[in-house]
Formats: sequence, C-alpha cells, structure tokens
Amino acid sequence: MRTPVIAGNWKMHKNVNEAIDFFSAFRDRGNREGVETVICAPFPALPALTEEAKGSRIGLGAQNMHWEEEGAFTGEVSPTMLKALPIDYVIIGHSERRIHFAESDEMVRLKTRSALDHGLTPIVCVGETLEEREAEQTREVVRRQVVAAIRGLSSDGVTRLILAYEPVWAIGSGKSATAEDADEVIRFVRKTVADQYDQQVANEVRILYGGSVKPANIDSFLAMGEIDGALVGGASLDPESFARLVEAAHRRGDLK
Ligand SMILES: O=C(CO)COP(=O)(O)O
Repeated sequence: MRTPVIAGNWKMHKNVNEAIDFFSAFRDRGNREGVETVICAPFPALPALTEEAKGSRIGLGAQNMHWEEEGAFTGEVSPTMLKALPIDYVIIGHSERRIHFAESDEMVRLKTRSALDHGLTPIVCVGETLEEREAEQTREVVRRQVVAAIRGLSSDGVTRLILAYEPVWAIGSGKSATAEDADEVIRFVRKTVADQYDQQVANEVRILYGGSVKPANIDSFLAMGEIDGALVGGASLDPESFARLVEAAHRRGDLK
C-alpha cells in the first residue's frame, strides 16, 4: 500500500511570521493519520516551522539544495544543513528551477542521490512544457527526466523517493491536466521505473500529480489508481484550502 502524500510548495512566499501564522491555523486540521502531509517552505522559515511542527505528523521540506555537504558555493544550502534543522524532505528539479536557474538533468541526478544518501526524502519533479506537449513529446521528455534522476540509485533508494509529475503548462495557470491524462502519464512514469528496476520497486514508489490542484479538483486526482497524492503550489498558501486537500487524502486513505 502506498500512503498518499499531500505536499505544499510555497515557492517564494511567506516570511517567517507569515509561516508561523499559517501553521497555527493549519496544524490541527493538517495533522491527519494515513496521509503524509509536507510543507516545503522557503529556507528562512524552516527553523521556526520545525519548532511549530514538533509533536505533529506534519513533515517539512526545503525547495532545493546543493548536492555537496559544504564548500565554496555562495548562496547554496547543503543536505547536512537541512538534516540539522531537522527537516526530512526536499523538492528536487522543480520546473521553475530547471527553467529559471538552468538546472540540468545531471544536477537533478546529483541532488537526488545526495538527498537519499543524507536520509532526506527527495520529491523529484518531472514534466513537459506546452511546446513539448504540442509536439507530442510528453513521454519522451518525462522518460528522459525520470531515467536521468534515478540512474545509479539502489532499489531501496528508488522506493524511498517521491516523484511528482508536473506538466509545466498546468503550473499556476489554473489549467490542470485532466485526472485521466495525469493518470496515464503517471502510469507511464511507473512503467519507466519498472523498466529501469523492476515491477516491485515501481509499485512501491509514490508518484504525485502537480499543477493547479485545488479543493475543487483533488478528489478526481485521488480517485485515479496511479496518482498517490499532489504537489500543490497556490492552494497550499491558504491554511483552509490546504487543510481541505489533506482531508480529501485522508478520506481516500480510509477507503484503501
Ligand atoms: O508547481 C507547483 C507545485 O510544485 C504547482 O503549482 P500550482 O498548484 O500553483 O499550479
């Protein structure tokens, strides 16, 4: 059985005080059994959030990290620094980092491996642009990104990571993929993992959908057989809407 994951990606939103206010409003409703709830906050808010999250089931994550433990890398944050907070998750290879900060498949591979080596759970993002979709390259692009990210990992490492299929055209656009479309691509992602490892590994890895997920459409995604939860941008910024997403996953978890 794959435990559903609802992960919020706050992107570059919320200072430390705003993060604490969010948490006070969210904590009780977000603290649900049978759901892995994660908030990926900007670095400056993480230390305070680790205090707020103590004693709850709500996990915390960063949105990026370097793969090295330390060194002359101005502006970067390392896996050991994240573990020391402590936080347990880190988003790797988000399309905004690939597009605006020139993150390559190779950098995504190095970061994924380093996160796993340091006991962090990487949430590795893949997904095609609108141009690629229109050129019918969705599968090719997603396959390339997945294969590059997991290359050289142990089977155990692969089962510990979380993949997120986020079509770039659906992010922040209000235009989500249909649940059926997302399910089909995610089935293909799982097959790609099976081709590289085996079916058992592929059956264990959690694969999320991301892109304009909201309380109004979460149930349709969670009803799909391949979709194990959501990576959520805009709707994770408001405690009420994020709590509703967690509650939807909690209900789905109960049905399993
Ligand atoms: O990029 C996303 C999550 O990582 C999705 O963002 P939105 O939910 O705002 O579309």
